[in-house]
Amino acid sequence: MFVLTSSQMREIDRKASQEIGIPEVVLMENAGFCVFEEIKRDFETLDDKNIAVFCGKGNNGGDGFVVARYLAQVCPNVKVFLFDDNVTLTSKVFLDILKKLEVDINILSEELLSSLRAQRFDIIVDAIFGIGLSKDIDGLYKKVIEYINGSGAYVYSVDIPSGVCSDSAQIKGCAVRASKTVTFVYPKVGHILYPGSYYCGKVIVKDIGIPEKIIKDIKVKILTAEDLDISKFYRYPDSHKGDYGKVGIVAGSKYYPGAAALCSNAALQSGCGLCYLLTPKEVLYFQNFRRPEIIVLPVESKEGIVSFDGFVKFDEYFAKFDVLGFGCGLTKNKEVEKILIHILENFQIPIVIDADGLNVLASSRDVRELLASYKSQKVLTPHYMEAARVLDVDVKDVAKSPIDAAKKIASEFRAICVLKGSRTIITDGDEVFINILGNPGMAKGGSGDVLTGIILSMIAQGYSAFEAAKLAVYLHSLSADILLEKKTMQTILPSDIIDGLDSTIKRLIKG
Ligand SMILES: NC(=O)C1=CN([C@@H]2O[C@H](COP(=O)(O)OP(=O)(O)OC[C@H]3O[C@@H](n4cnc5c(N)ncnc54)[C@H](O)[C@@H]3O)[C@@H](O)[C@H]2O)[C@@H](O)CC1
Ligand SMILES: [K+]
Repeated sequence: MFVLTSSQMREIDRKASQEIGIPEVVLMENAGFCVFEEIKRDFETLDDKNIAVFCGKGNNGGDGFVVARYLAQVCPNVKVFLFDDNVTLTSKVFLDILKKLEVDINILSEELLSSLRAQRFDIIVDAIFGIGLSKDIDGLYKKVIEYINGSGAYVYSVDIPSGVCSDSAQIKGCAVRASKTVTFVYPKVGHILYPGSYYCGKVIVKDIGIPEKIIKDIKVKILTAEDLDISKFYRYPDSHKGDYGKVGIVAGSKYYPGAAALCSNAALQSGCGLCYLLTPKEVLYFQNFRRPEIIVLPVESKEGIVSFDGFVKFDEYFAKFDVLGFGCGLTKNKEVEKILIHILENFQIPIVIDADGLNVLASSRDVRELLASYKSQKVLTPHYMEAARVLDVDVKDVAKSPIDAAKKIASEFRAICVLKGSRTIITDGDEVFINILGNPGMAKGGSGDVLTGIILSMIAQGYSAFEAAKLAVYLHSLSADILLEKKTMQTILPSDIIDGLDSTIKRLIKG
């Protein structure tokens, strides 16, 4: 499913009215009616309810007037509250109708708001701001939103909760906490990313009669099973391990032996034919967590961290690898930087860079330049903090516009960027997929190592870096969701996500 920004939505509306000739009033009528229908569906009867409709002066308020008109036909206790009766031309059409129908219309003031505190509304419709919210909310608007949030009513937000920025999902001063949000055409970024997503309640997407053919060039999508290519999951009866690819992984240190185990186990468990692990000798004691199928290439270390001299002894192996993973648990270190430079200068293998590989990338100009011109496929898997380091910005800036941050990383390094978070974003710098699966049980050290392992495995099995990233993010989070059927968010561990790949892949194949 597509996800829109406010400017795309405006362009769609413009085309619908100016190029196709569907008048704006028709779209507004349809939008308001869709919201009314949703309310009618939720309540057995409406005639015994006290209902308030709060309307802003833009077209979101206009939708609110339409909702109010339909509600007033089935309920005697509908009150409309306006901030300003100097509304847009389209909205005015519907405000005038309400006036002629003698619906109870009130202009909001501090005094009126105080008197409202003594009343009780069962249902509130929030039609204050939609995609036109342009600055932080303050003054009477803020007080009204706080009133709505404390009212105890069932709250419907029209298009988006007032206060949520539809493009960034950030809260502009304050926002309505909706029970349900009814939006139009496709969801907006503000419904999908956090914190906006918290404020929406259940999101209902309604068709308001905009012809599908004018909805073009939308580059942001919610990642669904339909976006995944599982054709390579089929195994031919006469196949052998070489058909499923060889993964090479440079990971682990005395300090983080588990990162190497999780990454390699995940690669193996998601289907690659062979998995080689280059790791410091000191990590080998960590047998318990390591599947015996993993081929370990023990690297001479310097105090438990891979050494450059030890590493280059394995150069001949690199011709075997179909893909290389670099970074999980290596620690940030000069030797690690030297090794990454050596790899980028001497080999041409698809590469997945995570964790300490990204830290080295953030701090080394040489690595940045080499990676940007590296010809093979690349996947970078930063979390928000790593992305901030790579982009040399504050982590708050990444959180404010994660889609832009991910696209920037992808474009700068001509790579696939997997920006990990509660909504992981996958992009090649142009197309964007937002993953909405997964749960907070995944917020544990080691989850990222598992994801890297799955991406590696998918590339080894013949997927392009973009397809592999999409598949891996989906499988990783679906596995965590399936685990919740038997476990809790507290008890799910990254190693359970690896074990869970079994039922996850089965479910994905079954559809
Ligand atoms: N043709 C269309 O574009 C359609 C739009 N529809 C509705 O129209 C909405 C967009 O309408 P608008 O573009 O008029 O925008 P809004 O109705 O979201 O609000 C814009 C108005 O609010 C003011 N404003 C913005 N931020 C403010 C703040 N922090 N404090 C005080 N005032 C502030 C602006 O100056 C402007 O007057 C959509 O969200 C949707 O609900 C629907 O009727 C369907 C068709
Ligand atoms: K709204």
